[in-house]
Amino acid sequence: MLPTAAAPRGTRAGGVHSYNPPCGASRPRRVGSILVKTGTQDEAPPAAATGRDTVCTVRGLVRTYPAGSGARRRPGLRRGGAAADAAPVRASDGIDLDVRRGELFGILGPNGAGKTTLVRQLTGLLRPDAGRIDVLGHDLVRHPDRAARLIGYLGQESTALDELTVALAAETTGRLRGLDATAARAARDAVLDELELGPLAGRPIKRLSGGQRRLACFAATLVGERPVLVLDEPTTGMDPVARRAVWAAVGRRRSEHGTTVLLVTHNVIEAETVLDRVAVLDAGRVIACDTPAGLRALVADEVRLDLVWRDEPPLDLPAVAALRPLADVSGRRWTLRLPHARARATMADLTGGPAYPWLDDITLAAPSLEDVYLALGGRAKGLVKS
Ligand SMILES: Nc1ncnc2c1ncn2[C@@H]1O[C@H](COP(=O)(O)OP(=O)(O)OP(=O)(O)O)[C@@H](O)[C@H]1O
Repeated sequence: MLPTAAAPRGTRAGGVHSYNPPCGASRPRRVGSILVKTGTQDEAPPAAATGRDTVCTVRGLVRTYPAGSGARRRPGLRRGGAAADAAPVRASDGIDLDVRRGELFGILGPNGAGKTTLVRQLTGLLRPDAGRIDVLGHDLVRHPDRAARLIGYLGQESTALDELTVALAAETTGRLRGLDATAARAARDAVLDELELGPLAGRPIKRLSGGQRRLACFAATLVGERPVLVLDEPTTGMDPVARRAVWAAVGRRRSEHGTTVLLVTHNVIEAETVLDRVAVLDAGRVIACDTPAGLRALVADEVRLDLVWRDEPPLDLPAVAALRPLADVSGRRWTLRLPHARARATMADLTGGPAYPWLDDITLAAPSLEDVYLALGGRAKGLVKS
């Protein structure tokens, strides 16, 4: 079976460029040959003067971890991965963001891009070295204690709740957020019901599977409604049913309460599916910010051609040898990013010529946010795809 996807139509793009825009300004800019759009708020005013529709404003955020301050992480290493810790790490390198009321706003980037560092500053858990954070009119750099009243935060790790049962974790969160006992129990029951967690209500969180634990912690985050939710990879480890339950719950809060959601992810498929806008982070900098469709339009004159060889590719065939220098090779898979006409011609050559029997699969696909990330100069390979 040789699946193909419709090739995208669009505008001029291509090449490798790096860029650090204010995520909120909208005037298109030309970066090399790429015309970059960054949202729709022309010339966003400074934090103190942002309009009522801006819920969260970040300006010039800088955070450097000093040398020897902890487990330094490189792309591909999870937290705690051992690596040399000899140099300081500038994990936020002058970040500007504007997030609007009711938006589902994504922060996308590979491992080590600085996503968690950014949201820990937004939630008052980590102090920036410089810069401003304004959430609903509150200066969270001066008053980090106010973040808990404004933001429901689901971090990557859930150790604080691990000893509690699912029900008690939800109820305790409600109490900590100021609900009285009756209201906390009612909110607990409603959210466990909504996420179909009833059967697990009496189980300690630490005895659940990874996906169940994530869903239980997400449930606790929802109790005692907060106007802003910050969710750091909420669906990691979840099966499709649980993922759908999470997105349905998020959608209900947005439509019923106008909740604003910041989602950290390195899952490009999820980003393209659920987000209104996305800031692409690389090495502590925002390298692009727009709607997923707007970002994909930056590379719309290219398509991705994926070839999977049955065995060793037949490099003695001139058509195959010519492609080799252009390919990103991962095992038996070659990924090529080509202009439309060249991609179509290559496809015809390969499927109609002597290379065909060597091919296991050939796919022509519209560019994804991963292609945008690479085209904009993203240095790490391997934004997660599913
Ligand atoms: N406590 C720490 N001490 C020193 N360096 C750190 C610390 N925490 C993170 N870093 C470094 O800061 C950079 C950004 O890390 P961060 O955890 O914010 O990235 P991330 O985008 O959330 O990555 P992931 O997708 O793996 O969660 C990385 O280079 C990392 O090694």
